[in-house]
Amino acid sequence: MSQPLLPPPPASPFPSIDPNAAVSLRGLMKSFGPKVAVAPFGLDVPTGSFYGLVGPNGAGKTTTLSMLTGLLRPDAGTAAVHGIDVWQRPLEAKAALGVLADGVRLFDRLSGRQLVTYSGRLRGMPADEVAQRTEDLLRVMDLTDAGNKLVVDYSAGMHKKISLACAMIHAPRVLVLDEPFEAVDPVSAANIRDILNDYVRHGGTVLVSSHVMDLVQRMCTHVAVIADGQLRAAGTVDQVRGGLSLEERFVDLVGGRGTGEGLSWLHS
Ligand SMILES: Nc1ncnc2c1ncn2[C@@H]1O[C@H](COP(=O)(O)OP(=O)(O)OP(=O)(O)O)[C@@H](O)[C@H]1O
Repeated sequence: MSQPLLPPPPASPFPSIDPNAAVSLRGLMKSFGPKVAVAPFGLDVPTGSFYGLVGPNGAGKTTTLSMLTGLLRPDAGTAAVHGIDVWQRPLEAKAALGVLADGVRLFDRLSGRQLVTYSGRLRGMPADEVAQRTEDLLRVMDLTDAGNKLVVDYSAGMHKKISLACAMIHAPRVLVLDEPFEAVDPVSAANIRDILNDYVRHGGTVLVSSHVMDLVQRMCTHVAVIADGQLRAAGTVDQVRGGLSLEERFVDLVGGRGTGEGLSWLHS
């Protein structure tokens, strides 16, 4: 007589990391005092995807990306890049990552050219290769003429673009970009989009946070929506938007539209 089948073990909400995913998050969480900034969730970013992370102000996007990139230690959970645990094998994981962080200060007493060069040399690249790539990056970011200007004197958009150049100089396998288009002019934004699309076409993976739904809908293959530190939806852009525009779906998922009662005192 055959043995009765045991019932399957309860499915863990956070199975082990997916080594084939470019980014695998498992149960990553962070609180600041009583405030749960990011509640535990799991997410896999497929290799070769252009993945958008969207959510309202204070949703937990920057906190999530900071834990993924080794800038902020999680209270619990795991983040892996191409199967490499970011917190257990940080050097290997960071070699695979290019990061544009939000609100992190640059060495802004360097010129733009020096800063990009410094980023490349810090990654252990040979000087001649760094020099060549620095000029290429300055050109596509439309910063060649400003290359010798100190970063402290850059505008917000120039600041963003030089940070992006620093994130790309070592040709990482995964780019994690927090609000890369914020304050960037439309021509530069279109150039950056072309570069990122090309990068993805050649096997790179981009994980990008943005508030601009239209941009995410046009640019990304996948999207995750977070609100109040919780994952509300994730999948391909078409799956998540389910026939609506991404903006309509986003409002459905996160709520928070005003009641229609305005600031009557503002009307003269
Ligand atoms: N260092 C900190 N100390 C205390 N609270 C923090 C800290 N960093 C973030 N928070 C809180 O955690 C929550 C998530 O913040 P986070 O910056 O991750 O949001 P976000 O989605 O990136 O927002 P935005 O779109 O406005 O940039 C917010 O409530 C924020 O106030």
